[in-house]
Amino acid sequence: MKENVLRIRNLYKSFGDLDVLKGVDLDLNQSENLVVLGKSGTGKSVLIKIISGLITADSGEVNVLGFDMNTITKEDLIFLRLKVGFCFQNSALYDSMTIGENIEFPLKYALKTISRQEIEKRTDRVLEAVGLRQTKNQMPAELSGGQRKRIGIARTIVMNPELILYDEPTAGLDPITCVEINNLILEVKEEYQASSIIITHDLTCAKQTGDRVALLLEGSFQKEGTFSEVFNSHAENKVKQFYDYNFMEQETIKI
Ligand SMILES: Nc1ncnc2c1ncn2[C@@H]1O[C@H](COP(=O)(O)OP(=O)(O)OP(=O)(O)O)[C@@H](O)[C@H]1O
Repeated sequence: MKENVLRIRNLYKSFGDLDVLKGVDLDLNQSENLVVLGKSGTGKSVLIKIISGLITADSGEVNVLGFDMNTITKEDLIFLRLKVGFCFQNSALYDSMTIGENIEFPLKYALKTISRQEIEKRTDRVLEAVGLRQTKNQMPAELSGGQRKRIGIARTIVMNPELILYDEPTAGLDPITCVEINNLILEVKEEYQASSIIITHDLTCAKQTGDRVALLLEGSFQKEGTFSEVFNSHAENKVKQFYDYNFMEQETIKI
C-alpha cells in the first residue's frame, strides 16, 4: 500500500519581506479530489508550484508521490513530472498546432519510443473522454474558452498522471460551462483514478468537485472538511467572511 499521495508539514515560503505560506500542513489521499480555496494572493499558486517542483520551500516537509521535494534529484524530478499533471488556468495550448498535435506533444516529448499507433490511440481516447473528438484537426483559436479548457484537461490526462493539479479550472467561464467542467473533473477522477488538487475561489466548483475542501487563509489552512463542514452555520468569523463575500458574487450556492 502506497503512502499518501501528498504530505506537507510545517511548510514556509517567503519572497523577501512577504511571508506567503506560514506553517502549511496538508495531506492528499489516493483517488481524492481536494479543493484548495482562498482569497486572491493567499499563496494557492505558490503552493502548487512547490508541489510540482517549480519552486522550492524555505522550510518544512513536502512529500509528493513518495519523493521528498527538498532533496529530490534532477532525474527524479523529471520522472515525477511525468506523474504529475498540471492544468493551467489559461489552458496553455500551442496556437500554431492543431488540437490533435497539442495533445500528442507531451506524449512524444516525454515518451520518445512511443509508437505512432499508440499515440493515435491515446489521443483519440482522451478526446473522446472530454467530448471533443471532432475538434482533432481544428486550431485552438477556433475553439471556445470552455472547449480549450477541456483540451487542456485532455492534454494532461493523456499522460495518465497519478496526481492532477487544476489551477482555477472554471475561471472566466459562464455558469453552464463551469458546471460542465466540474462534471468533467469528476469523470476524470472516476475513469483515471487520479488524485487531484483543485485550486479555486469558485464555491460551486468547490462544492461540486471536492471530496474535501481546505481553506487557505493568512498563510495556513484554517479549516478543512467536506464543503458543508467547512461552511456550516457555526463557521468562525473569517470563514464566514470568505463565504459571505463569495456568496454575494454567486448567489445560487446553497450549503
Ligand atoms: N516569484 C515571486 N516573487 C515574488 N512574489 C511572489 C512570487 N510568486 C508569488 N508571489 C507573491 O506571493 C503572493 C501569493 O501569490 P499566489 O500567486 O500564490 O496567489 P494566489 O492565492 O494564487 O492568488 P490568485 O487567486 O489571485 O491567483 C502574492 O502576493 C504574490 O505577489
